[in-house]
Amino acid sequence: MTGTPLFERMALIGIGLIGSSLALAARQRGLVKEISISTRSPETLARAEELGLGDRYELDAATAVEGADLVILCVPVGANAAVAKWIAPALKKGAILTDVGSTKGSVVDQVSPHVPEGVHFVPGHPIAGTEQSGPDAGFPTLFEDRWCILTPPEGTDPDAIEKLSTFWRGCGSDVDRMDPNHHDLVLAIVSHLPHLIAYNIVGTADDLETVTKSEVIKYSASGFRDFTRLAASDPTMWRDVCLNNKDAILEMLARFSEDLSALQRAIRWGDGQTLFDLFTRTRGIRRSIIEAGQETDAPDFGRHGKGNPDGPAE
Ligand SMILES: NC(=O)C1=CN([C@@H]2O[C@H](COP(=O)(O)OP(=O)(O)OC[C@H]3O[C@@H](n4cnc5c(N)ncnc54)[C@H](O)[C@@H]3O)[C@@H](O)[C@H]2O)C=CC1
Ligand SMILES: O=C(O)C(=O)Cc1ccc(O)cc1
Repeated sequence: MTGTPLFERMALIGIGLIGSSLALAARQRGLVKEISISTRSPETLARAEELGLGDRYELDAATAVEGADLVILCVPVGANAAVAKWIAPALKKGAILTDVGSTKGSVVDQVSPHVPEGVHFVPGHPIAGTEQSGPDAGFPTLFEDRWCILTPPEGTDPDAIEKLSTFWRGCGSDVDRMDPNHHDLVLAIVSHLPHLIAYNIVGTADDLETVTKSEVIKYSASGFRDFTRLAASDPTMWRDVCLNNKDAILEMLARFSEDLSALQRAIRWGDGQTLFDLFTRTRGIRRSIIEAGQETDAPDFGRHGKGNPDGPAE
C-alpha cells in the first residue's frame, strides 16, 4: 500500500508472535505512521526494541496508547480485561480498540465494560498463526491469504468497522464478520479441539511405559509429527483459550468423545463398513479444503510450504 497511512499511531499491547507480525506487516505495507509498543516484561520489551519492531517502547501500557488512533491488544485472552481496564483512561476519543484473541464471547464480555464513551471497540481474530511465540517469532506475511474475523457488538460505528477491515485487508487478509458466540462454536471445532487432541495424544505417548521416549522421537516422522507441532504451542495462550471458551469446547469434546466411542465399537465388532464409510467421507473434506485453495496437497507445512522465505523455521 502506498500514500497516506490509514492510522497515525498504532499501539500494540503485547509483542509476541501476533503483535510482532502486525508490527512488521503494518510497517512494510505503510498502513501506520508510527508504532508504539508495550508489554509486561522489560526483557521482551527490550528484545522488541533490538528487533526494531516499533518507534516507541513503554512498560506502561497506558502511556503507550496515548494519542493512538488504533490500539490492538495482542496478549493472551485471559489478560485482556486487566489490560483494557489499565489503558481505558488513556484512550483517545475516536480511537479504534481491537484485539486478536482466539476466543471472542469472553473478550466482548470482559473488555466492553471498560471501553470509554467515544472509543470504538471492534473485537477481531486473525485465523493465522504458528506454534511459535515471542517477539522473534513474527513475520510480515503471516496474515496473507488468511481470514480475519471481526465480531463487533451491535451498534458499533460502521466507519470504525470498515476502517479496521481496510487495515486487515492491507495486511493481506480477507475479512469476515460473525456473532461472537458463533465464532466461539466454529473455532472450538476447527482450532481449539485439534489443539487439545494434540496436547492429549502427545501426553499419552509421553506417558507410555512400554514404548520408550527415544522410539517416540525416532518414529514420529509420520502423522504423530503434526500433532507434536500443535502440542508445542504456547501453554499460557492455550490455557486461556480453554478457560475462556469453556462451554463451546466442552460441547465439542462431548461430541468428539461420542464419535470416538462409535469408532471404538466398530473396531471391537469388526464393522469394517462403518470405518470405511467414515474414512471416505473425511477424505472428501480434505479434498474440498484443497479445492478451496486453503491448503497444499504437499507435505503439510501449510502455506509456508509454498516456499515463503519469511516463514518460520521448522
Ligand atoms: N499464536 C497463534 O497462533 C495465534 C494467537 N492468537 C491470539 O493472539 C494473542 C497473542 O498470542 P501470541 O502473540 O501467539 O502470544 P505470545 O505468547 O507470542 O505473546 C503474548 C505477548 O503478551 C504479553 N503479555 C502477556 N500478558 C500480558 C499482560 N498482562 N500485559 C501485557 N502484556 C502481556 C507477553 O509478554 C507477550 O509479549 C492471544 O490472545 C491468542 O489467542 C490469534 C491467532 C493465532
Ligand atoms: O499453528 C496452527 O496450526 C494454528 O492453528 C495457529 C492458530 C492458533 C490459534 C488461532 O486462534 C489461530 C491460528
